[in-house]
Amino acid sequence: MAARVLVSDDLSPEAVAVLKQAGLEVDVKVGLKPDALEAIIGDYDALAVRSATKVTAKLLEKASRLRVIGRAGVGVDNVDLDAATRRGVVVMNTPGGSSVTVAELALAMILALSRHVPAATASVKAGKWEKKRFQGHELAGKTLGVVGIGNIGSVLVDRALAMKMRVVAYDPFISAEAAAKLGVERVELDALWAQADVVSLHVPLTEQTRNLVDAKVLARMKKGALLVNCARGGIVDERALADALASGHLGGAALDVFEQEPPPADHPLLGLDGFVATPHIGASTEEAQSAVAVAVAEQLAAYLNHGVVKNAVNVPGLPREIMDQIAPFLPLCEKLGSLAAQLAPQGPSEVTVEVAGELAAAPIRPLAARTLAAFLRHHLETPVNDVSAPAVAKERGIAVREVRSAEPHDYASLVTVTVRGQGGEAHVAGTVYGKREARLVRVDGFRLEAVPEGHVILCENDDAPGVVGNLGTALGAAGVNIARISLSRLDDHSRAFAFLNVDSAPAPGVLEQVRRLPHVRTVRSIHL
Ligand SMILES: NC(=O)C1=CN([C@@H]2O[C@H](COP(=O)(O)OP(=O)(O)OC[C@H]3O[C@@H](n4cnc5c(N)ncnc54)[C@H](O)[C@@H]3O)[C@@H](O)[C@H]2O)C=CC1
Ligand SMILES: O=C(O)C(=O)COP(=O)(O)O
Repeated sequence: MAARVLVSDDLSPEAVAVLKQAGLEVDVKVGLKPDALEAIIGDYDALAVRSATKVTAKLLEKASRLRVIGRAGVGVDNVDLDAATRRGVVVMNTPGGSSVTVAELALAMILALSRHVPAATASVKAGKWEKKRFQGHELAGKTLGVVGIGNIGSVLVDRALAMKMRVVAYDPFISAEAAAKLGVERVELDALWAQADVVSLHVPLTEQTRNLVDAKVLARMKKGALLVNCARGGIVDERALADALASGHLGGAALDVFEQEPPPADHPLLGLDGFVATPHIGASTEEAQSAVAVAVAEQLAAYLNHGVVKNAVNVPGLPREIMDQIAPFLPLCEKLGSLAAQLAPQGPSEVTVEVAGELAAAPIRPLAARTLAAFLRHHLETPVNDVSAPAVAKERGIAVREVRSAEPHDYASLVTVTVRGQGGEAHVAGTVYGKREARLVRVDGFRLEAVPEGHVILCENDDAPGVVGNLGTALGAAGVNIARISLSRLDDHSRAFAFLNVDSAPAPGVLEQVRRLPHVRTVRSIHL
């Protein structure tokens, strides 16, 4: 059955075409009330949104089939990321697609403010001719302070330099060299507020940036300075901004985004001269909307059809060539996680995934996540997948260690899973022959070569003659067909081990019979 995608915001129609082309079923239902969306979300594997749809924890609770949310745009503050991650839902955005468009709006705001374009337009339309009132300032030679020089901030820097402005920037996550390459001087925030004739904000809304521009900061800005926010409502304290504008300390302010959208009619900024506003249209050009819609559709299709994660904000993404490298090992990790769970001691407290040999050059995180998800599924009723597994393990106090070792051991690549718990440890290891043949090569101290699949009987016994014959006879008499058998013993011959792939699960009585056979120490039946 084709996966189903719900488009719940006003995306460019190109998105639908791309999704359908990829063989997906698409419904477009824009502007649904939360209740209506909650009522239908359970039918969909994927959700495509802009900023209008609020993807709350409550909505996600109803989204039993949902695997991925695609945001056609940048900011994902309308999505409850923690809730999505806990439920194993990948959240993707489309960085870069709208950068030029948003930077151009910021530049438009700066020009509009410095030359009073909106107020002068209103004045002319009112039949006035107020040349003196609308005398402005040149931008050339002035200092622009950019807070956040990521995708959008750096495009604005480029445009501002072309306007012959000097640009200073604050971004703690960009090196001084990278900033210098852009042609900006990296400064601390205090210096930025003090030096800038124009400040433009291009940071996400986070705990660190909420109310970043408050009354204190506004007071530190130069008299007559201009402030532009085309990033997110909540980064600027709007009441304090209204005071700074009304007092004449700021020369002008422009907002594309508000704490509450749309702002209430009695919002203190709306009646002020020198205030310019647009209704969150930063990304609203034909070019940007086409780019982000196509990007989100392609990303959703790549995930739903091939498991390829691109531009995810809550899980690490992998390029296709890396995905191709690790893909053959993911089913092995699933089997190792499942086997480790069935052999694990009570109260597991730590799961270690060690990758050795050629595979150690690839990222371990996705392999560890797959192992952990399979491990946790054996212990929990709630669904767990690769996305939610790390968060679920953390919630349950299970530490996860990822270890990389270049040592090839006896195999080109080897994945070893160790579980520690109250009652001791369990170790299992496996490899992949060619691109498809997963092999289990170690169970605790025993070396073997077994196919980790289907119904399995594990039998530990004394290293004595006749055990395997007895086992075969007992199982044969019970109608349990042995498909494959892999034998092993410890180097000191103190114990031996048999891994039997069988065509059906043995009844409990049959296992009990096997357990009573001479020299048999333990026997258990598992399913992989
Ligand atoms: N008005 C609109 O319609 C649109 C608004 N946006 C907003 O613009 C923001 C920026 O978008 P992009 O440039 O594409 O994102 P980006 O992730 O490329 O850049 C954000 C930059 O902010 C920096 N940063 C993060 N925390 C910071 C802090 N506390 N102080 C200083 N710098 C910090 C990061 O290091 C990064 O370089 C988005 O988060 C979104 O909220 C984006 C698109 C459209
Ligand atoms: O991409 C972003 O972060 C935006 O703010 C654009 O929002 P929108 O898609 O126009 O609702």
